[in-house]
Amino acid sequence: MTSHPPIQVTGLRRRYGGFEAVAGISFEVAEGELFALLGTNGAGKTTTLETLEGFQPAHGGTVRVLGRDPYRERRAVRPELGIMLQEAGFFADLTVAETIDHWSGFTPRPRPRDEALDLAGLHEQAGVRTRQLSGGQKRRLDLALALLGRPRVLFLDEPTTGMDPEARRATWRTVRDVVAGGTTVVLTTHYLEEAEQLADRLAIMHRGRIEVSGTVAEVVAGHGDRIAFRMPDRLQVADLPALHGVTPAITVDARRAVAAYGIAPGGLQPALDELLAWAADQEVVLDGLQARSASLEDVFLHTAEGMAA
Ligand SMILES: Nc1ncnc2c1ncn2[C@@H]1O[C@H](COP(=O)(O)OP(=O)(O)OP(=O)(O)O)[C@@H](O)[C@H]1O
Repeated sequence: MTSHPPIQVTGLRRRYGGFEAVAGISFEVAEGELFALLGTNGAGKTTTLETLEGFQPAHGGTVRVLGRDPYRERRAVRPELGIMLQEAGFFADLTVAETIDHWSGFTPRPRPRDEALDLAGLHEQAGVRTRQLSGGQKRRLDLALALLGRPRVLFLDEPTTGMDPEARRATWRTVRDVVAGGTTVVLTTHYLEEAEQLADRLAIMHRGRIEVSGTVAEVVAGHGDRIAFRMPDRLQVADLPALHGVTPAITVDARRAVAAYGIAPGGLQPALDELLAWAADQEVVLDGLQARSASLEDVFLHTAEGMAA
């Protein structure tokens, strides 16, 4: 047991030449917790992960994994880590079973082959060469290899990219089991549902900085509610009412214009009353009417758009 959190990042900075890819971020991950790093393309998620994995040194701030510097003390830290990179590098001519055996050769206390095949969901493909696996099956095998040594800390870089929905759900179950067993996980993903399903806490990065962090509930709290409907054919934007003083924003969804109102916390019901009264009065049908609380996607888009300027 360590007396400090297994992952501690304080003021981390990382440059590529003159470009600062990670610009001073801080977070901690507790034992048995899953922390998700979300963000726009190029936000710095993989760079952060690679620094935690000990592949790259920090250029500023400190990074500690299990109380050690993962770059300088890589030999001591590495046996405790499971790493799933964005791209797997298998030997194309080895079968799935041979690949597991090969990795077992240099993994301390490896899981038995059958257990690894279970984790990968690839029992039937044990004799198939890795080059013949589908993209999703390669990701599952890669996850099983990352878990082969029962790591205390697991890093997953976009683990379900390319998976069909069933494989994705199977992967989520595996990850949940691993977390329930006490493993600490840092995961990057572009699937917001994945973060909603798995993350105890998350951070949204943009241009090298953490813009928002907390539990999903904390992150969406304070972002208010949303009322939306398809723009009625015979109306112009100027014809739409203001609700509680808020005018609609127009977006395009499936080639139809959508009117959306961002409603302050607590204002959803009165704003909806106002809208329905207006629609009845105008004899307008509000196609696709939705009224809901902010989602992680709303916060994500707001973060990405709000910071883009
Ligand atoms: N080896 C490198 N040399 C130069 N620039 C790099 C290098 N690796 C990453 N970068 C740049 O650093 C920034 C952060 O990249 P990073 O891969 O960490 O982002 P990311 O959040 O993981 O993105 P994505 O979601 O697209 O995978 C990007 O602008 C990228 O082009």
